[in-house]
Amino acid sequence: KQMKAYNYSSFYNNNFDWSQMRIFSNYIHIKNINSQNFLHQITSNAAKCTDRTHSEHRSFGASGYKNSSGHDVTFLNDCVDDRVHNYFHYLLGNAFSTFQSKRGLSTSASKKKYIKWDKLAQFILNNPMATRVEILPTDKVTNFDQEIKDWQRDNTIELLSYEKRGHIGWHIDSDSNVTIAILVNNPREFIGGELEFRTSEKDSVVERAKFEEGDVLIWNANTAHQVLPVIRGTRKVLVVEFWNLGRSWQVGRVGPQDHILQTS
Ligand SMILES: O=C(O)CCC(=O)C(=O)O
Ligand SMILES: [Fe+2]
Repeated sequence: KQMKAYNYSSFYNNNFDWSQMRIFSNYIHIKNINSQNFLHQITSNAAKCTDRTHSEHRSFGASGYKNSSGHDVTFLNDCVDDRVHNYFHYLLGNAFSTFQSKRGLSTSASKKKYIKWDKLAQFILNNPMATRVEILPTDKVTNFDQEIKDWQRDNTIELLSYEKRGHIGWHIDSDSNVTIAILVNNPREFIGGELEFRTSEKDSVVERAKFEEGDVLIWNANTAHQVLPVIRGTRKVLVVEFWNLGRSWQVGRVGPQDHILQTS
C-alpha cells in the first residue's frame, strides 16, 4: 500500500495549541492535538534504520534500581529528511515565541528561576518561523552567527524504546544545548516510565512530567532528569538534541552528512 505524501505545513498550522503550552521550572510542556500522522511517519522512517550501525542498547545515569536496564536507541538522522529537521526548528521557534509572550524575554530573575533561555533565544532567532521574536541578548555572544549556524546544523534525532525494566538514571544531556522529547506511544500501553526533572542532581525537588501521546517536552540540557523503570509494556520516545558543531560527529553518533540543513 502506497503511503500518502506527507504535508508538514499542516503541522505548522494545526497541530499545536500554543495557548496550552505550560512553563514549568525545569521544562516546557506542549500538548499535541493531532500527532498521529507525524508519529507514524517517524516510526515508519525508523524501520529503515534498524541495522547494527543505527541501533544499540544504552544505559546511563545514576541508578538506584535493581535488575533494571536502559533503552534501545535507533539513530534516525540518516532516515528522515530535512522537513523533519525543520519541523523541530519550528517547534523550538514557536516554543520560544510563546515563552516570550508568556514571560517576557528572560530577565536575570526569570533566567534564574526558570531555564537558561539566552542560548535558546539565540538559536530561535535564526529560525524564519519565529517571526515574533524581536529582542536579543547578544552581549555575551562572541561569534554569534557561527554559533547559531552550528547549533542549527548539529542535531541528533533518536527513537528510544524502553521495556522490561528499562530506565535511565539521573543525568544531564551533556553534549546537548537543548533537548526535545516527544512521547510516541500511548501511556496506556505501558506502566512506569515516568520522566522526572530536577534543576541539579542535588536538588531535592523533583518535577514529574505529565506526558501524553504526542506531547512535546523541551528542556535545557543542563537540567537533570531520569526515566523510572518501565514495569510493563513498551514506552517509545523521540528525542532530538541540539549540539555544538562537530561534537556529534566526533563521538560517532551521527555522520556529518546528516547535518546539512536545506532550507530551500
Ligand atoms: O526517555 C526519555 O523520556 C528521556 C531520554 C533521555 O533523557 C536521554 O536519552 O538522554
Ligand atoms: Fe537525557
